[in-house]
Amino acid sequence: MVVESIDLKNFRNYEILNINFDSNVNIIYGDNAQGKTNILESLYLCSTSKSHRGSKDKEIIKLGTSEAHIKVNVKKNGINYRIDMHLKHGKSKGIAINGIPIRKAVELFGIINIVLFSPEDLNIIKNGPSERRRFMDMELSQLDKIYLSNLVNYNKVVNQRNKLLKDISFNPSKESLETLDIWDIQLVKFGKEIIKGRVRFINQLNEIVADIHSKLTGGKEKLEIKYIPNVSEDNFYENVSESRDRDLRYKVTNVGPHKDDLVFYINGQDVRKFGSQGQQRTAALSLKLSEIELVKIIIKDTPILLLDDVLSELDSNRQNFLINSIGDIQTIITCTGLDEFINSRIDVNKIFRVVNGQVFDYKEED
Ligand SMILES: Nc1ncnc2c1ncn2[C@@H]1O[C@H](COP(=O)(O)OP(=O)(O)OP(=O)(O)O)[C@@H](O)[C@H]1O
Repeated sequence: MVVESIDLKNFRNYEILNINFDSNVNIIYGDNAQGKTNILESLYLCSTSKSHRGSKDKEIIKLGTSEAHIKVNVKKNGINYRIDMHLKHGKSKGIAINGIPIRKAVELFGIINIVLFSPEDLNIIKNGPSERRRFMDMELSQLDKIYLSNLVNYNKVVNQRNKLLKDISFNPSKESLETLDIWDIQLVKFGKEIIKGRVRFINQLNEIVADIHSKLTGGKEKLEIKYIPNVSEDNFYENVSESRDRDLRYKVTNVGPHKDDLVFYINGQDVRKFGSQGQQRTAALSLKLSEIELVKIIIKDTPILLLDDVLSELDSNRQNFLINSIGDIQTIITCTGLDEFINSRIDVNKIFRVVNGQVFDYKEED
């Protein structure tokens, strides 16, 4: 798939912007803090309704203004889609697909398929389990609408159940405990679907990631991803029942896929605990490259690849591998200098220069 254009109004440091992309390799370059990542963020927002930086709407709207607009035109499997997004202080997002407003932001998922690779992806390997759950959820939600719907319901149930656990601690009653029984059944119902989706996703990723990682490391390393569910599907209900006293004591839900984790093994060793920084970075790269392949298989089109300031972090072998993997995928690369491209390992189709919230087509004399 291809993003043809992005229009921004009062978005971050852009008062007004229209940018038309090439269907192959696009470079957005400029000094720090000029607005490169902001452009990628606007596209990510139209893909998932959320900022990849976890920013709130009020942080995204240009300072001193009250509303922001994004318009994105994409072409997927030969069909044109236009996404309009309207952000306003104190209001939820207004979103329209091809001019038709949608009621819930989740309806947006799956139209624009993006694989974003940024230096923060190292956190998936290095940081705590919530980063890995977020990774699974964001990727799966883009590819599987049923998973997304189960996830939304599951999260609601966990929140409601936690609220009830708190209420019971103030005011224990027979009715409240009966309501808790109902939430337990819902927790297990939606939770089992989450576990199934994650098992399937990690199995699919494993079929792809080992080969990519082996090629990236000249055959020296075998990467394997292991899904560590907090509870098995078969014992889910029993474990929730057994945990009830503990849940009431701590006033939170202790059992369920909201506590799952993943472990990345390189040659049988947990890379989070024993891997070098370089090995962790390579594992993150393998993961992203696998995602591209998985998206291709599932949507029968290519995703849009966003590389946010990552090339300079990779050694030349890994840079070459990444560049060779781009192939026919539309790619938007942000960077602070053009040297690595002028040294010309990569065919660049369009270059944009960003200066303080303004975008210029690159000319040689720049
Ligand atoms: N709501 C906002 N209103 C106005 N300007 C904003 C807003 N949010 C961020 N900015 C500005 O956007 C700029 C940062 O943009 P961005 O994150 O895209 O930088 P970048 O070019 O990718 O930089 P780097 O190379 O450092 O990552 C900063 O100048 C910041 O002050």
